[in-house]
Amino acid sequence: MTQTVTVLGATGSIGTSTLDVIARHPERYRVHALTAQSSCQALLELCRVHRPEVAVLSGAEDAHWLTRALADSDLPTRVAYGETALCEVAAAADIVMSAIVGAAALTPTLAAVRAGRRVLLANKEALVMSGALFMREVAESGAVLLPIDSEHNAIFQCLPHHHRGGLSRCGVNRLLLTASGGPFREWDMTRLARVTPDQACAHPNWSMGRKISVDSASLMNKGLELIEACWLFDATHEQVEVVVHPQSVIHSMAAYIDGSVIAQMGNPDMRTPIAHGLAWPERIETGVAPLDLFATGRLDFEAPDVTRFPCLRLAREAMMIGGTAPAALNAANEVAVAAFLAERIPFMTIPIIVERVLEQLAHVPADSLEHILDMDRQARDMATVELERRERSG
Ligand SMILES: NC(=O)C1=CN([C@@H]2O[C@H](COP(=O)(O)OP(=O)(O)OC[C@H]3O[C@@H](n4cnc5c(N)ncnc54)[C@H](OP(=O)(O)O)[C@@H]3O)[C@@H](O)[C@H]2O)C=CC1
Ligand SMILES: CC(=O)[C@@H](O)[C@H](O)COP(=O)(O)O
Ligand SMILES: [Mn+2]
Repeated sequence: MTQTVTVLGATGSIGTSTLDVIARHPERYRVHALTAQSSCQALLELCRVHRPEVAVLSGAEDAHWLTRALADSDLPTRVAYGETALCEVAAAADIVMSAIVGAAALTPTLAAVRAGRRVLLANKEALVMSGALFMREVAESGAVLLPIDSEHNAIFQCLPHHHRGGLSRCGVNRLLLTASGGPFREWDMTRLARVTPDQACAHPNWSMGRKISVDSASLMNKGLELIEACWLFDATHEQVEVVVHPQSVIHSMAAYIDGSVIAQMGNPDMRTPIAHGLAWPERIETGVAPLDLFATGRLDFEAPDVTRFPCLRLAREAMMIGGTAPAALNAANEVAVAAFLAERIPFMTIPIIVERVLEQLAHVPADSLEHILDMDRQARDMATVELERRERSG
């Protein structure tokens, strides 16, 4: 039977890879809705190819432009805009790909969870912000949550099917979360102080959106992923070890109490975890080239350096503080990364702003969405104040 799919963040890197996989299997999947923030032209092109029932944009003006453009092309897609519309399309399809970047994904992803859908979680910021609440909602609604972030999808594949309820119940004592080390893995502090946004976005192995690319370069991506792994697999932060593996061929590993270490490998192409999430527990073809181990040649491993890359340490500390601290970490990081991409602050100021915000805010239990969103706002305001203070003082 054909399943309907909503792609939240359809115009992005994950969104377009998802649509590539879906288009290979028209007998299995039909697109219900595609969403974007403001990329109207790109969304129009996707509507021409994938013919969704609904297209959603953030603003009214963009939505009016798209409505006219679709009518001119004789396309029947209905257009809507705003967060309520995002939540409606998230709740309405059998499968929902959560691929909006940042905290904006939280509310629509929770709408998909509450509707009990199959939720393919590429976005990591939502789970970092709301971990306990998010996982409780998954358990209560019966939603099927499948991790798409490559490392978490790899770990999911390395664990037994029935791993819910804690790692120790399935004989696992450690998760080995691999990190490429990013484009600056071997750079010293002097060079790190002068990096440009384009250098930070030139990831050695993956082609991704600009925000996650900067996070990879600062190792904040690995910090967010550490928190993500704790919630997805019911692990303590001590059970998650970050291993730098520059080739990004091993996507992560699970270590068992009998000494076995199971790894998931493949070329760095997000269509593999996306297809795994779409078809699980079945497997479908993706167009990803077979892994050529002779071309890969070698697999290297090293420990992360938290002196040059303090974001990883800050994320671990936020997880240890608990409550709303990860939401504050995420919000401050989003503000700082946007400022770096706009060339308002140097790369190494990102962790300084995040640390200031984490230190100054009083963290409370993250037991309601209200508390989490309130902390998100407070941390953004504080990060903005810190940013402006630094700009004024030159
Ligand atoms: N790219 C990758 O390989 C991986 C990504 N992820 C995670 O997946 C998520 C998406 O990443 P990626 O695809 O790289 O990001 P992109 O920047 O490429 O795409 C982001 C998508 O979200 C939309 N969007 C942005 N802001 C908003 C908003 N405020 N409201 C509604 N829609 C919005 C964008 O629309 P518009 O085009 O209009 O701006 C676009 O469709 C991130 O959370 C990332 O961490 C995880 C693992 C791998
Ligand atoms: C593809 C993916 O999952 C990214 O999150 C990737 O992990 C980024 O690479 P880093 O290991 O450099 O953060
Ligand atoms: Mn990842």
